[in-house]
Amino acid sequence: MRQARCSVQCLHRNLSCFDRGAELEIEDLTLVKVSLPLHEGMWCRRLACLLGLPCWRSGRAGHGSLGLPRGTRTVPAAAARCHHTAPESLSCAWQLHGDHLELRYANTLMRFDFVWLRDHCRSASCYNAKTNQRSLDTASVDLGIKPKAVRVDETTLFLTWPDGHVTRYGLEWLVKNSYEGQKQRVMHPRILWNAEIYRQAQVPSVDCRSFLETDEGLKEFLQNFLLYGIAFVENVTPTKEDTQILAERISLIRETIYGRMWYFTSDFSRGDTAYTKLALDRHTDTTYFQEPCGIQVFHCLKHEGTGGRTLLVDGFYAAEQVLRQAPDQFELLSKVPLKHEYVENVGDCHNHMIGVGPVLNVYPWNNELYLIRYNNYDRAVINTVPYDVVHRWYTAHRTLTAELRRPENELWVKLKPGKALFIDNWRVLHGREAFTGYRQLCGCYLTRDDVLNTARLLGLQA
Ligand SMILES: C[N+](C)(C)CCCC[C@H](N)C(=O)O
Ligand SMILES: O=C(O)CCC(=O)C(=O)O
Ligand SMILES: [Fe+2]
Repeated sequence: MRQARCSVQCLHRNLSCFDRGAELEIEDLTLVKVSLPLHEGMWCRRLACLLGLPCWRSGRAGHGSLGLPRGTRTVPAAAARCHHTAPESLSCAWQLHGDHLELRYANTLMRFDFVWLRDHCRSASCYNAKTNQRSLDTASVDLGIKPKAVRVDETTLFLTWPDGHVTRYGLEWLVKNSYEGQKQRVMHPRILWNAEIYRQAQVPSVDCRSFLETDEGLKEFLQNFLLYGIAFVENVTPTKEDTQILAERISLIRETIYGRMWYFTSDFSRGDTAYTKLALDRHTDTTYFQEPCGIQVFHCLKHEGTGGRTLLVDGFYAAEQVLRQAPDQFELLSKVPLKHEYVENVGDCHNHMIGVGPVLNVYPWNNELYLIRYNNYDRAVINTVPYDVVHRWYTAHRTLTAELRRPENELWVKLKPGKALFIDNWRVLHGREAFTGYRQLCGCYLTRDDVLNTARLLGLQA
């Protein structure tokens, strides 16, 4: 029998869904090697659950520990219950029930609806492998369909349908594509941070030339961006045109009411506080769009004066703290729909935008947080829930705000000409200190799908 080792790399802290096994990599079967760097508290507890190890409570309530010292430890694989494929579990067992097929493979118990099994058939007549599109008309499938015969060999499940059509599924494909397989995976591996974690990570800025001219440079940048929700490019020529070239290297620019590429100074040319010298508390932008802009690019072209530092806060880190302290409040923030609104009547600019959605947006199948809408300036009248829910919502909002405002969660940076900042506007909040003097920023918004597309084409999980 082959041997396997799970090597679990915990970069800094918990990733919100890291504990669901996404990062486990099996090398051989005898050892589970666990590297435990800083911040092992709650992370250990999750890891312990994942690996099926005992978890000893340490002095402080709510904190678990594997009982291992810092550093690398080795534990027997017998204790491990990774859901990932391990050779000894590669045998496949199945059972046909009245309305579904149960399949156990690679330590995963999967249940498949018969219509689903017919609908996802990858045979040439049902699926066009050239275009990766379904040809089968799903509406033509009998909703009471049931396979006539089922057979499994080492790698494949064979189903024969009443009309004689045969469907084949690779067992690995089923694990990857089943609900049970999905809910244990994360869409986006990420490292949640506070100022200390981010600083300690010493995430490098990527040089402009390497970003523009090499795949490695671009990939390094995107990996940083996906993990932390912020990333910097340095040595950029401080012009709007050069900033646009950067943006277009990774994405289509998302044109909005502010234009495609924008410049802004404190001239109140638009009816928004951003166009003043005032401080701006942490927030995400365009909460008043049905789909808030995915990414924001900032490049400070000029500042002759004082103040004006940029504030960055990882909204997912703060939300994770709310989830730990008060899961019911987290849930409320993820359920109560809210409106955000942009009403502008300045000069020739007349706009009225409304976006509806909860503060915390989670995928329903794995509870992964994917979007935070947080902008107290632009939040509209709450008229979507009754008074008692409103009160509980304000309490939950206060808890989240307290986390977002913890000084240790604040990363302050002074944007300078030459250094462009990309912010994941679905995750990281930004703000700014009041300033004096002439300050000019340029930038744009990017379409999230296109940034993720570029990342996937470079082989990153996005
Ligand atoms: C970035 N740029 C200056 C173009 C627009 C600023 C938009 C400000 C708005 N209150 C919001 O948060 O969405
Ligand atoms: O002036 C700044 O640094 C940022 C202002 C802001 O929040 C924005 O433009 O979205
Ligand atoms: Fe903003």
